[in-house]
Amino acid sequence: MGTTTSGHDASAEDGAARGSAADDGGDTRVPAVAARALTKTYGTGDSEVRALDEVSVDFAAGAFTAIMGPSGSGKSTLMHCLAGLDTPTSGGVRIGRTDLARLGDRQLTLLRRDRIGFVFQAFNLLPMLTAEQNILLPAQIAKRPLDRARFDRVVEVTGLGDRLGHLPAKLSGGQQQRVAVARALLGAPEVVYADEPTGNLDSRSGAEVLGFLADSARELGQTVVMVTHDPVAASYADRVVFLRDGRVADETRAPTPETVLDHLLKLEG
Ligand SMILES: Nc1ncnc2c1ncn2[C@@H]1O[C@H](COP(=O)(O)OP(=O)(O)OP(=O)(O)O)[C@@H](O)[C@H]1O
Repeated sequence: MGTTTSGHDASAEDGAARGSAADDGGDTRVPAVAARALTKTYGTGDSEVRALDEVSVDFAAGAFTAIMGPSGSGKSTLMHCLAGLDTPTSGGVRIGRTDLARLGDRQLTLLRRDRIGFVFQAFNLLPMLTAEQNILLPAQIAKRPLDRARFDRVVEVTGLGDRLGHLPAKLSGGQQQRVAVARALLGAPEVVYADEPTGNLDSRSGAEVLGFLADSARELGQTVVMVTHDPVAASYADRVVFLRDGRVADETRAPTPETVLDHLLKLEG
C-alpha cells in the first residue's frame, strides 16, 4: 500500500483521508464511488423537498458514466453528495473504501483536493497564467511533485501540446475547457466529476471535450462521472444513469443519442 501517497507531504490526518484508497491496489471489484440509500431533504414539514430519495448506485473504476434526468430530479444534489461538497440527510457515500461520513471537514477538504478532479461549465482558469501554468497550479498548491510522464500523457490525450504557452484569452472555449480537464486529470484522481462540462461550448468544441473525457477513461483508466442535459453528450459515456424525483429510475449502457432520448421520453411520459 501507500503507492498513491508517495512523495506527498502527508500529515497523519491526510493519511487517514487517503490511506484506505491506497489499499485498493487497483482492485476493480471496489467501485470508484458508491452511494447507499442516499437521501437528502431540504426544509421540514409541508415544505420538505426530498431532493434524493434512497439512491443506491455504484460507479465502476475506469468507467465514464453520465447522470441525466429532468430539471429538479436531483442530479446536482447527487453529484455534490458524491463529491463531499454536500452532506446527505441519511445514507452514505464511499470513494474507494473511504466512507465520507467518517471524515472531518479538513479530511474532506484534503479528499477533494487529492482524490477528486472537478470540471465545471465555467472553465475557471486564471487569466494571467498560461495553459501549462493553469494545469500545474493545483499540484503546486498541494505541494505534489510533478509527475512529468503523467503531465506529458495528459497533454497528449488532451491535444494541448502546441498551446501550453498560451494565455486562456488566446484559446478557444473548447481549448480552455481542455485545459480545465487536463488540470483535473493531472493528479490521477480517483474520480473526475464533470458538471455540464459542454454547457458553454459550441457543438464542435463540445464534441472535442467529450471525446477526450471518453479517451481519458479508455486510455488512462480515469473514472469520470458527468451530469448533463444533452443526449449527445451522454452518448459519449459507457453508461447513463437516469434520475427522476430523486430516485434512480433507469439506466442504459453503450448509449447512442437515440437510445438516450428514448429513455428520457419514457421517463417524462
Ligand atoms: N438549497 C436548496 N434548498 C431547497 N431546495 C433545494 C436546494 N437545492 C436543491 N433543492 C431542490 O432539490 C431538488 C433537486 O435539485 P437539483 O438541483 O439537485 O436538481 P437537478 O436535477 O440538478 O436540476 P437542474 O437540471 O435544473 O439543474 C429540486 O426540487 C430543488 O428545488
